[in-house]
Amino acid sequence: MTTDASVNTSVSRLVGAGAVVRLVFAGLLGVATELAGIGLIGTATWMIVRAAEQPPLAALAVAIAAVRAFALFKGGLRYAERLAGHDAVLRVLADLRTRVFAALAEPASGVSTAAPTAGSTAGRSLNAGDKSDISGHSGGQLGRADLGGAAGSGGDVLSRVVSDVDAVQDVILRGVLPACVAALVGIGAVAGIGAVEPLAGAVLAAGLLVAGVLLPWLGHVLSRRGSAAIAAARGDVTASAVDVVHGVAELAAYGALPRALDRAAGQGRRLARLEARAASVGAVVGGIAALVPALLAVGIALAVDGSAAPVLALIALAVGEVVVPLASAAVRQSELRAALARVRALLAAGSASRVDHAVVVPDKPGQTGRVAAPQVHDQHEWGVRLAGVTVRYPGSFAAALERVDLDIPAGRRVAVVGSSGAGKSTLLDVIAGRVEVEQGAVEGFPDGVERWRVAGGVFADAHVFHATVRENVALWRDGFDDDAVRRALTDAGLPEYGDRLDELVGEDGAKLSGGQRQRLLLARALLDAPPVLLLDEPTEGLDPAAADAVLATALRAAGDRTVVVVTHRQADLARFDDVVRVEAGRLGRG
Ligand SMILES: Nc1ncnc2c1ncn2[C@@H]1O[C@H](COP(=O)(O)OP(=O)(O)OP(=O)(O)O)[C@@H](O)[C@H]1O
Repeated sequence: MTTDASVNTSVSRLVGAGAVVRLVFAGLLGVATELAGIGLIGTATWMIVRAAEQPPLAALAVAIAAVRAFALFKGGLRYAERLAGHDAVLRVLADLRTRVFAALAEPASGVSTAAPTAGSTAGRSLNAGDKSDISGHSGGQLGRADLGGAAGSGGDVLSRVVSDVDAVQDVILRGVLPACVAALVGIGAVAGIGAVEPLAGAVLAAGLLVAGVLLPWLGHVLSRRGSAAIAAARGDVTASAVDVVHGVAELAAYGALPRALDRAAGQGRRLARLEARAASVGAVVGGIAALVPALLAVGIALAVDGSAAPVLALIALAVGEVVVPLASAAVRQSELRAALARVRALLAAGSASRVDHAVVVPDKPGQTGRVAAPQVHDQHEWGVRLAGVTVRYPGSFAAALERVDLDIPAGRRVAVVGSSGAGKSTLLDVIAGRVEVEQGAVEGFPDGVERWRVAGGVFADAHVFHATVRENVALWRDGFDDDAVRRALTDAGLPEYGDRLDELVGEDGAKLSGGQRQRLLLARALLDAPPVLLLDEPTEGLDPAAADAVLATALRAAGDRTVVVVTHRQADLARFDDVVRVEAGRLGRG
């Protein structure tokens, strides 16, 4: 008559001993409430049957008093049971949240002193992305399936940790407590009715087994696979929503926004389909279970003779009602089991205080067919002209760029240098049309062609998606096969990832080193480089030798395109035709 013994085991590991005592108390109050209800039905039925015989009123006096008492007790006990149950569960949740947050915090101190290793993710200190991996991968103990498919991006994991912990409330209040109460009430009722009328006891036992064990088991089995798929689909939906929100500028800059939105919408539709299917399973088993009390009452009325028949039949009806909710609860419990497993693994990982950065779970290999790249990219003859451009960010008094004039002829390679905050990134944003110009004009771009088709590349706020290497380079755009992606990776100085296209890179590239992240962004820019290639510190995070090599191959890959590169490295400057110096929003040369 329990929905699932293993759920109970999981719960018992999550709640402390003090909470168990409170929960047992709430359970006993639940049993008392149900017994009062059954007593009320039984006594009232007996009274109606007896009243039909028109006895003296005194013969009914005790029954009348008992009916009133049972009714009062039932109401009072139900209130006390709800109070005790919710009090116990809220205490469990408060304790659990503290332990979960402690588990989330613990690994950070465990590894933060490790020495960073260039070009490697091992041994570096934790950042926000790593923390999401802890909550997602839990020191390598939680796989993609455990996380619900998305393998844990920050927003996704945070909301999931919160809802996973809240799931404990559902498991206890709608699963474990009702199952225990139903088991005790059912056993007591079968024993009591069986003692009066063995045949009625047998019928009741059979009905309760069907409604309280068989149907919940069936519901659990039928929904088990669907629940895992729902958890995975929900994770995917949340992860891509977070990713699209974080990376919207990047997706727009590459013209990939419609595809990314399509992908997110497709994931949403899949989740809706899975949830509808699970709801159907719950409705079917719940509906069948709802028939059982009535069938029990009819069965007992037919099996028993005499005036006891209606009393026993209605008592059986009341007992049957206690087990009816278990069938649909079992369907929901299947889904909650995954949440409990994640919370337990998280607590275990927290106490183990380990972080395993090496876990990289391959995604499904995706292939894209080769189609022609946008035609404008085949023409490499665009220069850029800025005439008196002033940019002021909303809320800022000082202009980020002031009356800037700049002429970059087609095919020129220009380095942009200057101190931090001088306006270098803003200059690239102006060329790419990513910021509004207060005054002046950006000239040289053809009418009727989106600016991103002409000028784009690696920007200061570039986003790495919580997706595979392939998806991060191609951004779900059609027309780039794996060879093209590998070529771009090689041009960007990241050839070793050519064989690892299916690897997930973590939230905003959390599984990559700073230099690898930057080169991944460079590969994205080089995959289908626009005629005006803009690169904001493409070699940031690399040692000088690696930075030289990457810049050299990237410029070679850029061919005769116009290239504008923001750099802090003096050594880079020899590779450029012009050097533009930005200081406090104004331009100078060399
Ligand atoms: N989104 C924004 N909102 C408000 N002010 C901004 C914004 N982005 C940049 N700024 C301001 O504009 C100025 C120029 O910023 P910009 O990022 O272009 O400098 P930068 O030369 O690229 O600096 P760094 O080398 O540190 O990246 C700075 O004073 C900066 O604080």
